[in-house]
Amino acid sequence: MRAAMDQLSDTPPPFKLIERNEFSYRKHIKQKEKDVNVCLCQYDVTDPDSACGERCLNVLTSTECTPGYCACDNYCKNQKFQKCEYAKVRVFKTEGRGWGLLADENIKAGQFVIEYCGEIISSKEARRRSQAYETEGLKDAYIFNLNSQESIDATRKGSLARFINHSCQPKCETRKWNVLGEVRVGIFAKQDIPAGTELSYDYNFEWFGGAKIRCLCGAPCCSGFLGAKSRGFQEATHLWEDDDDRYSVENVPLYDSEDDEPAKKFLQAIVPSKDMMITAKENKGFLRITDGPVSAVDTQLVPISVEPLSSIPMEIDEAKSETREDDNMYSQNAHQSFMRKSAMISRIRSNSACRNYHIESGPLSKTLPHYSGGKSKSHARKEVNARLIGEHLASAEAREEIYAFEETTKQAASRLDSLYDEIRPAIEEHERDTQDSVSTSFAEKWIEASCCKLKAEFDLYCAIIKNIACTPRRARDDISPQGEGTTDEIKFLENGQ
Ligand SMILES: C[S@@+](CC[C@H](N)C(=O)[O-])C[C@H]1O[C@@H](n2cnc3c(N)ncnc32)[C@H](O)[C@@H]1O
Repeated sequence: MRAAMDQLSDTPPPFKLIERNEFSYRKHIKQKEKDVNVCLCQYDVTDPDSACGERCLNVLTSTECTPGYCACDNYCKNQKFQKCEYAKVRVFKTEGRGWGLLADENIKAGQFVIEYCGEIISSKEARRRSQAYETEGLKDAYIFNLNSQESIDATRKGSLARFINHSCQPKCETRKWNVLGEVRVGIFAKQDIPAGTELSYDYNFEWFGGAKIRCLCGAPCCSGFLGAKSRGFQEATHLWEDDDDRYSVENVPLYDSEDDEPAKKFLQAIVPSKDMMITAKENKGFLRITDGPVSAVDTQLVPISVEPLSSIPMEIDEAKSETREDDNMYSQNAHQSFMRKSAMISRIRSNSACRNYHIESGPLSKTLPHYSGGKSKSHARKEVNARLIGEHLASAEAREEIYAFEETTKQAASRLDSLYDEIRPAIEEHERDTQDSVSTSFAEKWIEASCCKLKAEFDLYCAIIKNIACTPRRARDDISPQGEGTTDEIKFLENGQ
């Protein structure tokens, strides 16, 4: 029924387009001078990044510079929320998932795409409204949990970010920024996004949905429901069921294996029909607001134009672990550990004040490499067998050096593991309870231990490379039997490369 009705309508249900959060139950915070964070950037004409680029202290702490308090003045690049520096996007019609949002230009990894704007309401009011909307029969939910006390409701008033659908394998992620004393939510690209691609983020931690909704994102790793890990989901007690695929149990496809994944079906479903496209020029004021719950219209109105869309690139995970013969010389547990820790750091990053520290290198990076051919590969983290390499070196001193660094690396890894065990209860509690209860001190400990591990690994690899380059090999007969094998390390040593 819902799907059929969606097909008949060529504009989304009315809402008021806003580019600033609206505060109905409390006043907007007025930033006091003592609370202004002043960065140390000085604009240097030869280095555009000097004006509050990635190295800016405020950027590093997810805080926008306050106009009048930044030495870079008009050159300051760290006022993206305040200046609404959005990427070009447009609304389009999906089949089965209502309306969605497309990139209307190429978007770079890390780029600010758009702010999730709406009405700032208390959590209590969010619960009340969520039930009221459901009673009204509104099935699309637009309430975003800002923290344990407040939510953003984009149901009646919101930015175009309200059209971004959920995906379990999303192109974007949400980040909270401190802007002039208020917390604001931005949608940021997790990877390069070509024009024409549907934008998506993972609703899991911010979802305030009412009924349980079947997820139709089509990702191989799909969790089955929208926001399955969120508080709203835990509280939801029912599945909406009618003729809409999303709410109907019978229509939910079941997959026995990864081969049954709905990639092809999803591709068909996602491509909107020719006459269902809406173009939003410059991502501003694209919709006519009709008589609805909110009557005042203060947005710029532009005509809705209809455009054909030949194809929408979409993300299909073709990642299959590439198993090579020589893979067994590396630790196979490392991949699991990598995924577990990546999820961990991802949560800390997205839910605590420290979420935007850029810990991207090494085993903790949650971003899989992106290849120009558009395919992401699933990479098992490979650990070098230092002991085996040491066995092949003639110098006892070289061997000892490598073994010492290997020991330090093990200790750093074990410290990180025990920290993980220490943090896990807090995370589990956090998932059941509020969105922002992971303390900064936990996050800091985690970051520190991660850095120690990275440094230990770096030192170990340096020692290995140095000793391989400068130390003669041992005669084959001197090498203990367990040191023998056909691993890459041995080939590497034998070829003297
Ligand atoms: C914030 S709105 C997104 C825009 C919405 N599609 C629309 O038409 O306005 C969230 C709603 O979109 C739908 N939705 C988003 N992602 C979905 C998905 N992966 N599978 C099924 N429905 C989805 C659900 O109805 C959800 O309540």
